[in-house]
Amino acid sequence: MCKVIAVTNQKGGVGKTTTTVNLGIGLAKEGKKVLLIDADPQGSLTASLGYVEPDDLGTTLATIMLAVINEEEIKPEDGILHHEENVDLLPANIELSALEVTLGNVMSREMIMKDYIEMMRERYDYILIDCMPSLGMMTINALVASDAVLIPVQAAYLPVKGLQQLIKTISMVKKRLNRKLQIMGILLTMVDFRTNYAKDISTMLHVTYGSKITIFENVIPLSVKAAETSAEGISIYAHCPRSKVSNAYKSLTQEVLENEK
Ligand SMILES: Nc1ncnc2c1ncn2[C@@H]1O[C@H](COP(=O)(O)OP(=O)(O)OP(=O)(O)O)[C@@H](O)[C@H]1O
Repeated sequence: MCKVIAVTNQKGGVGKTTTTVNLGIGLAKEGKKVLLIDADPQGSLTASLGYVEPDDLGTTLATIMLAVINEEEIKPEDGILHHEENVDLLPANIELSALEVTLGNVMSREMIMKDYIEMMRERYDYILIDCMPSLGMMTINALVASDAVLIPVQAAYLPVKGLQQLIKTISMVKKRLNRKLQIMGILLTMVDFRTNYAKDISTMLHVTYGSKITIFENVIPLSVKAAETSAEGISIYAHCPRSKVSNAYKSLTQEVLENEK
């Protein structure tokens, strides 16, 4: 059965895209069929997988969602790009910003992405949605279309504090629009193991949320190797297979698979 995971946090630069790429490719390496959806008009996921000019792409998430709105026929293979590391990608570009504005006047505007994803479920084991850094209509669409939410949070005071608003939005979506939505877990990213600060932040996270929400045992270390992969268009496993950050994403993949059992 397919599991749809929204990788989301309204704060920018916390590791959403890096996690989507490396968890997605990690799952593909374990034999799973994986689709990654770029739901951010910045197109960072698209660029991170080697499509460096997202604005030149013909069919993207925006095209697909517009087709859903206009009740035009969509085929499951429309817009899908195949990455060399065995994941599929539905890309995004700046057109998604205009689409988000259009959504404001559309009936059942929270359900548009869900319509598309329901059609794709039978082809994949996992669909990961890389959300944009906001809690606007595009993120709401992703939450409505998903079974679970993975929340990457940078190991620093303000990002951890900012989780309150996100958790409130997720519970609102769960209550009103998608009863089956679960928080899969909070993932600490960019952890600088050399500092006590990182330990303090981890403690704060566990004290504040640990009794209610799963916090992944694995954390992602701060590493320039992770930052380099975005420019290479490949995963951390291909770029630097023996690095700590590669091992961390491998262990996170195992933890995600274990949690399914
Ligand atoms: N573990 C890490 N160590 C160091 N740098 C990292 C790490 N993970 C990601 N980065 C870098 O930090 C920046 C932000 O990461 P990323 O793009 O994954 O975050 P994001 O939450 O998707 O951002 P946005 O909100 O803009 O979409 C990028 O330059 C990325 O390469």
